[in-house]
Amino acid sequence: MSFLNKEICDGDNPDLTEERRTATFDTDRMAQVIYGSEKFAARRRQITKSISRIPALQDTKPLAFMTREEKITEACRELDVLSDHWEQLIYVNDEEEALHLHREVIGMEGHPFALHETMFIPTLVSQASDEQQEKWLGRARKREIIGCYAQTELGHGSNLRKLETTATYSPSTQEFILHTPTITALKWWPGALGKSSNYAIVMADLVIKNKSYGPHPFIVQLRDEKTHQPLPGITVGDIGPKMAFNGADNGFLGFDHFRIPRGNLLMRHNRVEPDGSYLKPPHAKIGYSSMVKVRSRMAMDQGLFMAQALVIAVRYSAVRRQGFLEDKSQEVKVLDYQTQQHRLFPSIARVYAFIFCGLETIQLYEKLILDVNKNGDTSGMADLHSLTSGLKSVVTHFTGQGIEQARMACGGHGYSMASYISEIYGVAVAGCTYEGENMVMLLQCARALVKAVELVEEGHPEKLSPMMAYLTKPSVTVDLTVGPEAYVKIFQLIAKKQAFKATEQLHKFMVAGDSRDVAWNKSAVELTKASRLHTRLYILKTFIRRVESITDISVKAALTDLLNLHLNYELLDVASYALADGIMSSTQMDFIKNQLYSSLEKIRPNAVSLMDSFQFSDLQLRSVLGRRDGHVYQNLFEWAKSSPLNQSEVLPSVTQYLKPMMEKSKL
Ligand SMILES: CCCCCCCCCC/C=C\CCCCCCCC(=O)SCCNC(=O)CCNC(=O)[C@H](O)C(C)(C)COP(=O)(O)OP(=O)(O)OC[C@H]1O[C@@H](n2cnc3c(N)ncnc32)[C@H](O)[C@@H]1OP(=O)(O)O
Ligand SMILES: Cc1cc2nc3c(=O)[nH]c(=O)nc-3n(C[C@H](O)[C@H](O)[C@H](O)COP(=O)(O)OP(=O)(O)OC[C@H]3O[C@@H](n4cnc5c(N)ncnc54)[C@H](O)[C@@H]3O)c2cc1C
Repeated sequence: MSFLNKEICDGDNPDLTEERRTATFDTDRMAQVIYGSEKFAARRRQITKSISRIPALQDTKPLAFMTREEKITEACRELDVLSDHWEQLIYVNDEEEALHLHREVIGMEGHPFALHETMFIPTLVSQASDEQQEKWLGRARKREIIGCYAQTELGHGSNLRKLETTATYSPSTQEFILHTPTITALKWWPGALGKSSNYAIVMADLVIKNKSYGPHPFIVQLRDEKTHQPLPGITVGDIGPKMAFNGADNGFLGFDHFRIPRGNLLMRHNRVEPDGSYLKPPHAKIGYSSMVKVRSRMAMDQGLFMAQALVIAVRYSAVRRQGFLEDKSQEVKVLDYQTQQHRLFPSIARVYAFIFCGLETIQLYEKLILDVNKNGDTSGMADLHSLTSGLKSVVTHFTGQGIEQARMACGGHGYSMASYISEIYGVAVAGCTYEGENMVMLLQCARALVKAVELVEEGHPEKLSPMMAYLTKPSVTVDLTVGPEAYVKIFQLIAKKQAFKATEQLHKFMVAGDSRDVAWNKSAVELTKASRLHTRLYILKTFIRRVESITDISVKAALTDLLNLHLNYELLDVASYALADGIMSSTQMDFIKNQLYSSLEKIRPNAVSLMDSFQFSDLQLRSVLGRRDGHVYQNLFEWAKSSPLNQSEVLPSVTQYLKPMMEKSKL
């Protein structure tokens, strides 16, 4: 079956048009699967269309040619235009629509509202009492104030229990006194803190009567609402340029005995009474919920980052012709090379897999917040914490790898800022660090795994959560030809073996006399391996579940090819564990390799449409190389001509230095 996809093909590069004609599914239908519903996929298209009708939002000067100050100014200009059209463009307070709007118009390099939407408002929703929400949430949603999330300090990010900023309660004035006692206590890194925000959620150690209660969230006004000047007692500024994400003003912040009213401690779950008595929350880590919120989004957001890089690389690979295969009269599209397919298609599969996980974890977080806020039920917190800790680490790692391969797949042009892939890479890999450094978070996931293994060893398998149930599965011989379930069984065995081995190692060191912390550190590499396998198993199972639920036959068939590629690629990638433990034979390995190669061939005709289905506009992609029309050479030449260096034939640097130098050399 062949579809001419709905987008207009006329005028596009004929090689791309040919790819779109031969696709076996409809990209609008695929978009419904990617974005979770027909309604949201349609809304995205509608929003994109509405944006294209606002002249002030069309791309002006390419971001690559802008200074940092120009990028920040441009993002603010766009936000101002958006603000004027907000209610016509999206349903107010619809988070997904707001994110789409920002991604499309402002892109990924950061902007003053990035943390306002993703952490400031969510913290007010999850941590502020009804009364506090009344006071601040409405103002935040109407954008009367701009907020950020200030937690990390110069000296501490991973180890929250050692944050040094203090919030000391003064019963006589019913105030908290915020203070930065040392240079390492300066808040350092928070996005949009430096220059844009006038409010912040500040995580500080709550101190009452000389007793420390650990990090708690406070809402703090940083700047005068009229003049935007920092308030007395506050030192705030920008931390300087970064590897990417330079449209954002990540900042520093210090307090000099800065007083805030008692009512600025967010008090939905804990309270400090006027006399200083403390009511503790129903769960010790409830104050960490905003981090869980962002982590629960990361599989989706990282999947979309990698998708952008792959749209660019796949379209380009269908247009770029170099070398010959059978027909010596015409060079082939580089996408026809097996190595190119092997470089790109497993990442396409991962993009889909990650996004399906993201759809699930975003919903899990929403449910958790309802359970906690409405019913005080915190029982889901531990599972979501361990799941999202593992997932953010695995997904960001593979996303970085996938984007870098996409860059290389574009040859020399991939290295140019015209491809925009380096910026996507720089922004995406920040995710390996923010919201918890990946190793640290893998070790959080390992805590849950070790606990589960210990339950099995102690004879209490009935206490395992559903995600851990595979730890009780007995070893079996598996026939891989029966389909996805066989792959799951092998993966389960591999993950189970590693979880038991790592736990055994931990116990061995403890029995030999090490404390649990020291034994943990001596086993940490093995523990992180167990966490990765556990998480990859979850990703694999989610992918299978999602594909099974699809009703559109042609979409399902295309995704089944992608799923088969994923299953074989993943199993091959962890084969060393399976071979070492005798879980798989070398004959099975050969079978997997052959299946993998044949999946590449099956996916080839659909590659461009699998990526077109993300329906990123050229405005959002910001890539000269990856534009929908595929006229890469003309577009590249125009872009290069617009470089500031090409606005004059002879640069001042030549007149001032090179010419005199050459003249001197002649003497
Ligand atoms: C990103 C979304 C935006 C999308 C927009 C897209 C548009 C694109 C343009 C923008 C692009 C990017 C946007 C950038 C956004 C950047 C945001 C970045 C923001 C930040 O980075 S904020 C700072 C984040 N910081 C961290 O994550 C710190 C990491 N550290 C920790 O979380 C903790 O210290 C810890 C490692 C979890 C340890 O905590 P602690 O020492 O207190 O606890 P223990 O290890 O002793 O464990 C005790 C016990 O508690 C359990 N536990 C820990 N945390 C939780 C939890 N959250 N929930 C439930 N349970 C928890 C732990 O498991 C232990 O249990 P056990 O005893 O084993 O039973
Ligand atoms: C782009 C970007 C945006 C950010 N935005 C914000 C924001 O809005 N608000 C905010 O508060 N913060 C923000 N941050 C800060 C970020 O959350 C922290 O940098 C992150 O949590 C990592 O902490 P760290 O810098 O202390 O790393 P470190 O912990 O110092 O990591 C250094 C090394 O030590 C290792 N390590 C540390 N502890 C352990 C351990 N227990 N076991 C094993 N290894 C360990 C790590 O694995 C790593 O290899 C942002 C950071 C970036 C890059």
